[in-house]
Amino acid sequence: MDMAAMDSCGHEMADGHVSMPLPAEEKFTVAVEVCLKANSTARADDVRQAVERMMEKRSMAYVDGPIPVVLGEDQFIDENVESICICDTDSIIGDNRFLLFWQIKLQINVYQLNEDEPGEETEGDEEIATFYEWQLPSKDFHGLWESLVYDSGVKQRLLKYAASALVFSDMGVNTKLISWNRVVLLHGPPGTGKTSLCRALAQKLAIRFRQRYSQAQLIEVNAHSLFSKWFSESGKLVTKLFYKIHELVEDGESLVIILIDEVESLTSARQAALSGSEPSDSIRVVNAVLTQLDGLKKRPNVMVLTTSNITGAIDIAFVDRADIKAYIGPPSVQPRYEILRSCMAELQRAGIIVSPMCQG
Ligand SMILES: Nc1ncnc2c1ncn2[C@@H]1O[C@H](COP(=O)(O)OP(=O)(O)OP(=O)(O)O)[C@@H](O)[C@H]1O
Repeated sequence: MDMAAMDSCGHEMADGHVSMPLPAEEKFTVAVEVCLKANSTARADDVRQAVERMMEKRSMAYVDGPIPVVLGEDQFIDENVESICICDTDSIIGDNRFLLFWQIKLQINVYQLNEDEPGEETEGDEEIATFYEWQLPSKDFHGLWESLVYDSGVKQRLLKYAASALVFSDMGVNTKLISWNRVVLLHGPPGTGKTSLCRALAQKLAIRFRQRYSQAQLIEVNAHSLFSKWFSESGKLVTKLFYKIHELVEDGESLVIILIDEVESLTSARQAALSGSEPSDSIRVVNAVLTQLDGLKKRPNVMVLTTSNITGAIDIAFVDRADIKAYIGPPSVQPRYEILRSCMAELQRAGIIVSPMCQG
């Protein structure tokens, strides 16, 4: 190792990079997520204090990932805590750096997973579900955020935007001066994880805003169910769906995240309809969706996440309403390697494949 490349505090990483701690005078907020056991009835404040004490005692360098809970170290934690995870430090410190315990301020988020199956609301004689409803944080989305690998910063930027938008609206920032619709549009080719990313983001927001919102729900709209076989009925179905959403949003202590997958089917370009190639019922649907979204804008506890594979087909008025339009493309070489590596690690964990290093 080239010692000349390091100062007295330098550390060499496994890949040979020299990693330097950040200047000592800077304090960074580090998110720590603490998942409670399903049977725990401990108060979040008590858990927060116990975890803080434990982390202070350990005086460690902070990098993303789970912190092992050592049995016998703290009985209260043993009894109540399922897992502890440090999150998103890479967005603070970038590559090849780490945070030391005196440089950080912990933001400990305590949560318990909801184990219920999603509820559903049906419509019409054929009983097609118009939306599915999950109570967040849900066990169905546990670990989803961590499993998604993208080129640097995509997930962090989305999370920062969504969190800022919720804080701005909660603090009553004047929307005439700073206009936020709290609408996100993820677009890109099929299969690049857009739907998964939206669900994972909803779960993250529910965890991060646990202290502000005691409840959180994800409403996943089934766009196709909103098209009626009866001409002119579709616009009414959209209005009916949003009426139910408005009822949920009424409770100011509840965070409501709406996911509309394949949003182009609900907000198809009106230009095409006007040119005669689309029936006019679709114009009613687009108008109804836009009107309802504008109605939700007044509510600080709502966020709308949408995805699309064909951005060109979306009505421009909807695209304008999206504060963030993020392109989610196929992963580059590094994320591809990481995805394959995590798949192999999982197969190894399950005992389906065995590493040659472990064979006799
Ligand atoms: N970058 C990624 N990292 C890890 N897993 C990924 C990634 N992209 C896609 N996947 C996996 O691929 C599968 C398909 O993802 P998903 O359905 O969310 O994609 P999508 O873009 O919404 O697709 P579609 O547009 O066809 O609905 C999921 O199991 C997801 O976990």
